[in-house]
Amino acid sequence: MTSSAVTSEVLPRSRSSASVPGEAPPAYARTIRNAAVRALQEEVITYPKPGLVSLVDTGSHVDMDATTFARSTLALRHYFSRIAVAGAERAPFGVLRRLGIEAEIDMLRATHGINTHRGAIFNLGLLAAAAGFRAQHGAGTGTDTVALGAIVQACWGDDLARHRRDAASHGSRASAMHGVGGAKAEALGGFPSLYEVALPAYRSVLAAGLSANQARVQAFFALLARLDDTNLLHRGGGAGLAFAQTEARAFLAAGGVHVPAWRTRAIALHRAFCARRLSPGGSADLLAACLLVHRIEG
Ligand SMILES: CC(C)(COP(=O)(O)OP(=O)(O)OC[C@H]1O[C@@H](n2cnc3c(N)ncnc32)[C@H](O[C@H]2O[C@H](COP(=O)(O)OP(=O)(O)OP(=O)(O)O)[C@@H](O)[C@H]2O)[C@@H]1O)[C@@H](O)C(=O)NCCC(=O)NCCS
Ligand SMILES: Nc1ncnc2[nH]cnc12
Repeated sequence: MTSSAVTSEVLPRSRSSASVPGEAPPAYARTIRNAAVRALQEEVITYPKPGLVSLVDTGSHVDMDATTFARSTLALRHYFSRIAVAGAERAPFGVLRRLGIEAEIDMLRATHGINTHRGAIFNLGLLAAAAGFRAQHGAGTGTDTVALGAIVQACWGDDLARHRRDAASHGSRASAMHGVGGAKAEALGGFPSLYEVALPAYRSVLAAGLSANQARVQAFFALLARLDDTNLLHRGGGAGLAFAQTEARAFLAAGGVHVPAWRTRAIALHRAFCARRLSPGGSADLLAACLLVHRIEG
């Protein structure tokens, strides 16, 4: 994880009705905040997640552990209620972007410069904004059953399409070099990997009566098998992404978490990813996003 100096420019805090110091956010924003925090916490404790940090070990990372993620998640809690209120107020993307940049500063301050959740700030932030919009405008307009991903597209899709990422970022460079869309494309598409892949996998394992961890592991492998994860491309190039996707597909084809040997197989893959320094951080974020959406959409 590259250390990045905390941005020296201290942005004046965005002010929406929920971010006035001392004022508690409205109940819907607290619900969304709690769901997002819980989703990030559950992602970290999920194990085995090939290459990634959990309570067991630090995966392919030497500069962060579960405590780093706990500090980062705590630092982001007010961001999620603020961006939920911004979504309820149908704020333009520029306001969401500013809240996201402020959240990145809070994250870096809490992690001493480690990039734990930059992608999650973006992915879960947009979904939290959509959840805020639905909470305030859903009833009566029929949008209280519309998928959060579709609300992201409808409310902020045009501006998101024009959103200029940092060309020097790992994700931008990986996207350009390998011709993949990355996090921005996933959001622009209404989070297809979440709705078409992760959520069905997660819900089917829960419906089978297996454990919550097994449901999260299955959803994670389903994402790993399909996602163009720019973290994998950044660290392992095309070969790294192909290895990860091939192994994930083989795990699922062998029965995934439904067979007794699932844990042994998943731990062996975790070790193989660590040996290659592969870290599918994008799949981890979308697992958290899946957990958020499941909690909000039911
Ligand atoms: C649009 C942004 C997400 C910026 O995206 P960009 O493409 O410019 O690239 P990155 O800054 O690299 O961020 C992309 C992160 O998104 C996650 N991700 C990767 N692939 C996908 C995908 N297909 N779909 C969804 N999400 C994806 C992933 O984030 C997680 O991994 C990061 C940790 O990775 P790691 O490799 O361990 O750490 P590094 O430091 O990168 O490398 P090492 O040195 O350790 O090897 C961590 O961020 C996780 O969250 C990608 O990293 C958006 O950030 C942006 O434009 N922000 C500006 C503010 C803004 O507009 N905010 C909007 C608020 S609503
Ligand atoms: N558990 C995790 N380990 C490493 N990178 C991550 N990015 C998001 N979640 C992560």
